[in-house]
Parts: sequence; structure tokens; C-alpha cells
Amino acid sequence: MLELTGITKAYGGRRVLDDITFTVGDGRMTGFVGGNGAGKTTTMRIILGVLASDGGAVTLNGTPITAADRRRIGYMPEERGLYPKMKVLEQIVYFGRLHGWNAEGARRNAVELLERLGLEERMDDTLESLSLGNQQRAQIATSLVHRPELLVLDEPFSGLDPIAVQTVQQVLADAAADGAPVLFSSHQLDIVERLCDDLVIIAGGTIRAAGSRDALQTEFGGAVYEIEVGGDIGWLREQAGIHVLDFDGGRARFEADTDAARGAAVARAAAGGDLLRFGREHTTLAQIFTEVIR
Ligand SMILES: Nc1ncnc2c1ncn2[C@@H]1O[C@H](COP(=O)(O)OP(=O)(O)OP(=O)(O)O)[C@@H](O)[C@H]1O
Repeated sequence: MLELTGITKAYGGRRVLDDITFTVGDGRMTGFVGGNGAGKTTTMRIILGVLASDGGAVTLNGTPITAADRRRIGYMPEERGLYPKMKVLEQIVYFGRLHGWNAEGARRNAVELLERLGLEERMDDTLESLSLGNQQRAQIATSLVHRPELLVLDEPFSGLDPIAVQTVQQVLADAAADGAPVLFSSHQLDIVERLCDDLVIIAGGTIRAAGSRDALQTEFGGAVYEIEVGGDIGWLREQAGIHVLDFDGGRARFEADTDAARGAAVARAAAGGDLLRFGREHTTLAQIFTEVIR
């Protein structure tokens, strides 16, 4: 488990990280979300040790993270760092070797990753001849070639088409299924919502919410209900203790003053014999995000 406790960082007297505390559990896909300039990249650089914090601690499995631990991290930096004129396979192998693998092992890992990422036909092309999305896939292969035990990825999905998103998603989910803690930042909240087990929401250098996606959806879910009946549900607007937010023929979204008022409305719909659907409205990550950064 990766744990950050009380991390602070200032640039020229301006505090950009303030008491950053969160964990990335083993096997947990953890989405790190926040607006531009919120502090995600700075936090990730501190985890990697490419930037020093002013205070606080980064620990791995309960002990302060060491340089040797950091070599076992798969890091995808915000500034992509591949060599444009070098061939794709060659440079992925090169990065594998930098992390201590021999030529044969690094090549085996690299080819396997390129196949999983759908880039095997381009492995002998130079990086600069690839589209931006394919360069991004190569960058992901580079982050994973040394079989890291922990992944820290800054915007791994940016610039990818929907098929590539699914491919990369699967590769990261496989790493998590093998037990690796995976921390990834993204502005694509729909992807984060679909993919992550846990969420960390940062704004203005402070953590606004952290925890499992399910717990946050329950915590921040507004008490808005959805109901659908076979006929017309216009009567719901006259129902005591019910406030209809919008309605369309047989469907409505509503809030209720009390559980009893809600129950009475649902009972009336059921008594009509044509209740098709009733439930609490699903809270999206976008809704949670908007609420916590307010
Ligand atoms: N080298 C630096 N010198 C001064 N300020 C910096 C430096 N690097 C980052 N900052 C500031 O720190 C804050 C956090 O930036 P950071 O890049 O960590 O945000 P981010 O959440 O990754 O944003 P984005 O989503 O736009 O990539 C910003 O206000 C940024 O301007």
C-alpha cells in the first residue's frame, strides 16, 4: 500500500499542496481527479521523488519509500519522454534495461506489451512516425516494461480513442488484479468512474474527498429518485410531500420530504399495476466532483 501523509509543497512562498493525505491500496485502481493546477502532477512527482516535498511522508507498505522502491514504480510523467527518432521496440527495450532487465527479458516484456496494446505492427517504426494516440500507447508500454509493482500514471488516457481507452484500461486493470496499487490522474471523469475502485479528489492543493467510489457515491448522492410507470405519472405532482423535478409521460425524477411520503408515492404507482421501475438516481462522478470542489 502506498500512503501519503501530510504532504506540503510551496513554490516561492505560494503553497500548492497542503496536508495531502491519502492511500492507494494494493490491487486498487485509484483515480486522481482535480481541475487544472489542482496539484495532481506535483503530488505524483513527489511520490516518484523527482520533486522533494517541504513536509510530510510517502510510505510504501508502512515504511518510508526508498530509491530502490521507486525503481519498481511504473511512472508515466506528464511530460512524455520518448525519443522521436528511435524505433518503438528499441526504446521500450532500452527502458526495460535501464530498470535492470537483461536484453532478452526486456525484449520479451516489450513485445508482449506491444501486442496487448495493439501496437505490434508498429514496433519497428520510429516513434515520430506514429499518431499521437499510438505514441501514447508506446509511452504506456515504457511505463510497464519492467513489470512494476506500483503504477503512477499522469493522464494515461489523454489523446486515446475509445478503443485504445478500453485496451489501456484492460492493461491497467490486469496490473491491479496482480496486486499492484495503481494511481492514475485523468480529466475524463466518465473513464475514472467506470474504471476506478477508489477516488481521490483534489482542489487548490487540498484533498476534498477520498475513499471508495461506492462510498463516495452513497455519501454525496442526493436523495433524488427515479420512477417509471406504464401509463401517465402526472398525478405525482399532486402527491403530498413529493417534489417532482422533471417528468415526461410515464417517467419522473422527484425528491420526497420523508421516507413515508416516498413510500406512499411508490405504493400508489404499484397499486396502479403498472410500476416499471423505481430507484435512487445514480450519482455520477461529475456530480460528486462539482459538489466537493464547491
Ligand atoms: N515549477 C513550478 N514553479 C512554480 N509553480 C509551479 C511549478 N510547478 C507547478 N506549479 C504550480 O503548482 C500548482 C499545481 O500544479 P500541478 O501541475 O501539480 O497541477 P495539476 O493538478 O497536475 O494540473 P493539470 O491538470 O493542469 O495538469 C499550480 O498552481 C502550478 O502553477
